[in-house]
Amino acid sequence: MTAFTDALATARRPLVMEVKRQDADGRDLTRGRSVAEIVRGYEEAGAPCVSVVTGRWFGGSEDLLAEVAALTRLPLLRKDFLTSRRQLERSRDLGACAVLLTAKVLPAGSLARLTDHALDCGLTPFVEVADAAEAAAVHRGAQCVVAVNNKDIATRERLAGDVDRGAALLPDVLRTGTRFPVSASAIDTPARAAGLLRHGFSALLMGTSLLDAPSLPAWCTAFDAARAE
Ligand SMILES: O=P(O)(O)OC[C@@H](O)[C@@H](O)c1c[nH]c2ccccc12
Repeated sequence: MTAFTDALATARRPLVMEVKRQDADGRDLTRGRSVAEIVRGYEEAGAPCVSVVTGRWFGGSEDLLAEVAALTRLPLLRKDFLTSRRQLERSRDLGACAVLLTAKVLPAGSLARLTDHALDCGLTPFVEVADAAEAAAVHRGAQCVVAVNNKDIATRERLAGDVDRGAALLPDVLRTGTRFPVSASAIDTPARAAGLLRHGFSALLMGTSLLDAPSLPAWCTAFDAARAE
């Protein structure tokens, strides 16, 4: 267990809440809020962990990760298309405790080497898969968080995403040996989020719909109610 998986395992609301400046179409998601205000809102909502998108597609940067790390003690996931050992070390130095490894962009050998290196650095590999073949390539799954990406990065995540397609991959995700199967991206409503947990995911990663919510506390109340149904 690491700080990241510990926090997920004990969370009252197992939602990795994401700091993302804009969506893939360039639409501003901050609505004028500062990063500090967004992070405070996530802390108040009981986020066990925070994801920070550093990728340029989404208006991110390494500075954003450093800024969030200075604002909170919550375990941080760096979300970006990381491809080298140096980037993993840099992520750790900037304050991340988990790193995204995207099966679609990494040949199986690289995925395995980066998984090993992340674990050697004390980082939790957060491995994202989009189909059964990618799930089969996960290395040391028992020590990874394995997430199904409900959106298609081949289209730069511009399309709506298909949460049901992702949910159908849960058996493949569990076959990796992970104790933390996660559904990531395109989760729109509290009812949908509750349904994915009921389906068997242990946590969810959410950005856009939490950032778009007129009131995060109200969103969380609706989520709690949907889980209790
Ligand atoms: O905003 P959404 O639809 O809840 O999705 C969050 C997250 O999964 C998304 O930001 C993401 C998916 N894959 C990525 C790769 C890099 C950076 C970010 C991402």
